[in-house]
Amino acid sequence: MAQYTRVSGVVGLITLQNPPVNALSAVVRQGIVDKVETALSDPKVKSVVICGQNGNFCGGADIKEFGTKMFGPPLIPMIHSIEAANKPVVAAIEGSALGGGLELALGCHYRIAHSKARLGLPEVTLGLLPAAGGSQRLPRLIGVPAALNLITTGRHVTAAEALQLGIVDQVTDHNTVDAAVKFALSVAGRSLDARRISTYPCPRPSDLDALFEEVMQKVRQSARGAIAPVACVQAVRAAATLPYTQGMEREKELMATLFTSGQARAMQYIFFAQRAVGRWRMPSGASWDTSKPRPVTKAAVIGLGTMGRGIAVALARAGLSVVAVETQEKQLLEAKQAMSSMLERGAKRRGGVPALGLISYSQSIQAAADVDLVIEAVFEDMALKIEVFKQLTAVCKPGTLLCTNTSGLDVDQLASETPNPELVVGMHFFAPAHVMNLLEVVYGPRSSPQAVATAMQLGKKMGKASVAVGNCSGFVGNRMLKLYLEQASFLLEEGATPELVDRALEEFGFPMGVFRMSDLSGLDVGWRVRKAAGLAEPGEASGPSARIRKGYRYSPIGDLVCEQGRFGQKTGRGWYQYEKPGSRVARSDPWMHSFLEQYRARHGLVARSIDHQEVLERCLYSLINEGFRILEDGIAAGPEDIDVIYVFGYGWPRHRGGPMFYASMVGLAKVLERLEHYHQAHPDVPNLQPCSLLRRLVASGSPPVHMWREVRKKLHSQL
Ligand SMILES: CC/C=C\C=C\CC(=O)SCCNC(=O)CCNC(=O)[C@H](O)C(C)(C)COP(=O)(O)OP(=O)(O)OC[C@H]1O[C@@H](n2cnc3c(N)ncnc32)[C@H](O)[C@@H]1OP(=O)(O)O
Repeated sequence: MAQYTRVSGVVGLITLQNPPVNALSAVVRQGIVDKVETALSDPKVKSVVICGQNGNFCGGADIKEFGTKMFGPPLIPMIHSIEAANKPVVAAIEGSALGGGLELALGCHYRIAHSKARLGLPEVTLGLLPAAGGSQRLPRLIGVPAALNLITTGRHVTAAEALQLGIVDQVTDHNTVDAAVKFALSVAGRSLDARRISTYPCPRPSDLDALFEEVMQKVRQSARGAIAPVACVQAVRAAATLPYTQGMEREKELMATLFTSGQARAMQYIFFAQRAVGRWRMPSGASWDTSKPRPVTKAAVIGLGTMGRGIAVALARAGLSVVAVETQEKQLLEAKQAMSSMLERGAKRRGGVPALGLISYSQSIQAAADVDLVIEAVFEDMALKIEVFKQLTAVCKPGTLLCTNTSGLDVDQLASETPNPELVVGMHFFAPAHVMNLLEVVYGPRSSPQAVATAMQLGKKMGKASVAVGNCSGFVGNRMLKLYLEQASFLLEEGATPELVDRALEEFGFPMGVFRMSDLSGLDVGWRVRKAAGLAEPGEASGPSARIRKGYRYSPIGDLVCEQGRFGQKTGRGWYQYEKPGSRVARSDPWMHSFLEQYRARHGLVARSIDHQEVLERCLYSLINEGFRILEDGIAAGPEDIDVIYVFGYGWPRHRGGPMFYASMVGLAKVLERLEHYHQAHPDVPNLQPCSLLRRLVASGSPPVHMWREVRKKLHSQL
């Protein structure tokens, strides 16, 4: 709703009230329409201020209403009537003015913002465009290039940047509503002819066609198949080339296409999934709302390899005091230099001061004596980690949380080696840890809810999508990835090339296909794990048993490539070739093609033609099938957890909503049928056998994603 009062006798003050972000629900829109009418018809009122309750202007249209029947007054005429008013209307912007919230403010005649306010048109991140006039007013106000940047990226700007761009008229450090009322008093009675943005001509850069061509090309490239960014460019082009009314028509047309698209549904699902994962629940019943996190002001990171450095930088950026421990002197010096430049580069990019003073460096684990939480990031070796945890237990103050950044070792085994296993959780960061926005918080059967709550809160403080998951080999992300990688190798055996597989996955929307990605991460990492698991065997054995391990199909291709010293980008050779070690541009490698031919010949394999559809179905459906197994096992509490992990950590295209949501869009029956088909064709690949939860869901009529937890519960109660 919206509240109305009169202040200073002559200013009508309209306050949006819809906690927590004052989203423009039907009731709020109706409230605005009514209160604007009241203010305009009151002869005593000379000007109007619109603000939001609780220091928050407006988070935009109510996303929960999308996809439901529309009630209440529509946004566009509501904003038009404000702009057409014959009394000045001032927006008092505190907190955020986003999407429809900023569009409402652009319909006002003046905008005053608090210095801490954030403004933006993030519709593109929800698969939409600013369709309440935002795509037509913003370019008229700030020019085409700046508007294109804001609308196609959806980025939020600070009040200072908004002032510089000309989006707001004034910025205040004081009470924004008071400042807006004062301003409203000062402009009462002034002509509004020059204040209605829809009447402005859109400034047209001389090289308009070239500009749009260049932007469109860039947007298409980075959109990876998402349609909203392209529609945003088309809408801004309409603003630049058409009169306002026709531009609004074009905006409406483009929005109609987006609004009903599967992509918008997927992206809105991810918006809510990202928030839902914060409401975690452990199988014991402990949950976010009953578990209080401990305060963490000082943390230690043990081991300053690539991961440890990134983690320490992420902690310092979040404002924590960090003790960075590395026992090797040379490594410590290198780390110090690298971390300082990471902090400096970050501060330069984001503005602000690098948090160099928050990090202290030491060669001794004793330095962790007074910290609240430790994250160990030493080499992936259980014996070494156990030793580090032993030393930490002796050194740290009682109650210090001990977290491990292992990506594959058993968190529970590590916990069992400490006297207080309840204080141990996994904090699985993704490389580079100061850049990647995902954290898997891994709890074992003995981890206390408080330890989980603390790690989850710390992840959020570092700006990471943090997902609580159970302990199993590979946790959620890597457990699923294993099957995706496995299928990719099998496809090479059967006739595909790395280029073909990667092209199919990149056209689907991944930033990099599986082989380019592996070259980037380093092929030796997986090889070491396979050797430790007794899978990778040296030498080029031939015959049927060379491709079988523990009774099942196994592809040694990756091991053989590593045996050639081809570890990916870092060695200049991997699945592709690179100009020199460390170069990033992957080029087709004739060596690889003849290696694959020889490999097939040695194993009596006949190459067949493989199309993109088969690549996608085998790689993605096997990964999805494992996702269902993870749900069945209770390692992830719901499909949202898996989808957030994949979108934020594994480059799954956001406009496809994550693997589990994607499965629901494809149709569970189809996924099941294709898995059955491939399992029949490859009976020696047990992972292609559809799991029982998937079968059960199909038998229950393929309910939508939000109902899967119920089906799982029923399945469990019957087991
Ligand atoms: C013809 C025209 C038709 C349509 C036009 C559409 C234009 C639009 O306006 S689309 C919406 C654009 N707005 C956004 O994208 C903003 C989304 N929200 C945010 O970015 C953030 O929530 C925030 C406003 C910056 C606040 O962040 P924070 O303080 O971290 O809180 P959160 O945890 O994110 O959110 C709290 C709570 O509010 C819910 N919520 C947030 N925004 C909306 C919204 N626009 N509609 C509905 N609900 C919203 C969010 O889901 C959280 O709910 P929980 O139940 O607590 O999870």
